[in-house]
Amino acid sequence: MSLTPDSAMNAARVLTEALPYIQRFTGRTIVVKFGGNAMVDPTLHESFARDIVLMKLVGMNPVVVHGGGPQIGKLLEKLNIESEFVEGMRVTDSQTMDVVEMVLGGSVNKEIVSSISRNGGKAIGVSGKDGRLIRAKPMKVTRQTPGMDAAEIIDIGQVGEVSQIDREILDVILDSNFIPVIAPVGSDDEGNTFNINADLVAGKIAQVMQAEKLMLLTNVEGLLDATGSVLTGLSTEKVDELIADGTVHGGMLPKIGCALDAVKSGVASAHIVDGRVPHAVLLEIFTDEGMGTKITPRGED
Ligand SMILES: Nc1ncnc2c1ncn2[C@@H]1O[C@H](COP(=O)(O)OP(=O)(O)O)[C@@H](O)[C@H]1O
Ligand SMILES: CC(=O)N[C@@H](CCC(=O)OP(=O)(O)O)C(=O)O
Repeated sequence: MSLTPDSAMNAARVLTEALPYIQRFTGRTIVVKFGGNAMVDPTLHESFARDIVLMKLVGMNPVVVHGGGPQIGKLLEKLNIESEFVEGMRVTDSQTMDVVEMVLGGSVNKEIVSSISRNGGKAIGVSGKDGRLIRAKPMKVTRQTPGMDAAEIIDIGQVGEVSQIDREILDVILDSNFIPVIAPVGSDDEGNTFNINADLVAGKIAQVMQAEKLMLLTNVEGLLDATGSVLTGLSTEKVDELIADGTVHGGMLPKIGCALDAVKSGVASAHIVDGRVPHAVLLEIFTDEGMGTKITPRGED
């Protein structure tokens, strides 16, 4: 079997288009958050692992942070433990925390490590507790009830926010040429364990590593405007406007929040990418068109 002239031209175009990006991003850190629906689809899981291996082979430093909300939900259901979300965060009592830690640090983390290995890469899975990578503190969630003066503080249990990232363990892993795969669980000095939203962890890691890119894979085409069209090439100012006028809401709020923080703190660009598209990571990095929504300080495409 050989290529037809048309498909040969197309393949050559794609390969040559990738060259400047390979040159530009060699040696750079790219933080990719893998989560949501993409993780439960075996085909997408495999294409994601191949993309990460290819990035590493051409000289980039991919750092994977994963979620696992659907997998946690499944096990909680099996165990007959009810789960509730407040402002996009899973209310986490100590019994739920045990399940979260078991699923994120156990099966989900190891599945990603092994699919990277199956595709020829070398990965090491860590939770935020390893090497004191993620220091956490309780997240405070407040709710303003109409007619009430003071906002009400809601107790969401062992949900954490990142207070500090200690990059030492990441440097050790990257210096040894392995791909780090990070589960979003953190701890504090007293040894308390915290369940942290994976987007928040990815954003903080990208900041601390001064990454070239933060890529948040999700289940929509990108950040959508009020008419449902994908917004590309957004500036941090434009994103602030979209939040203020309510175009961005729900689960997209924390995602956009940490993408903005990352870009304002020196990460060159943050991307909201459709994880339902096979090889979305490669398409974003290696093509002129890119994928989804790109956020930069000045909003260039
Ligand atoms: N302006 C917007 N553009 C795109 N998605 C939005 C927007 N506002 C709210 N959303 C919602 O945010 C969701 C993505 O967040 P979330 O469900 O937390 O994703 P994930 O599970 O991948 O972390 C989308 O499925 C969509 O319902
Ligand atoms: C506090 C909180 O809500 N933590 C999340 C952690 C996993 C996660 O973020 O998973 P996705 O990215 O797949 O949604 C949870 O318990 O579901």
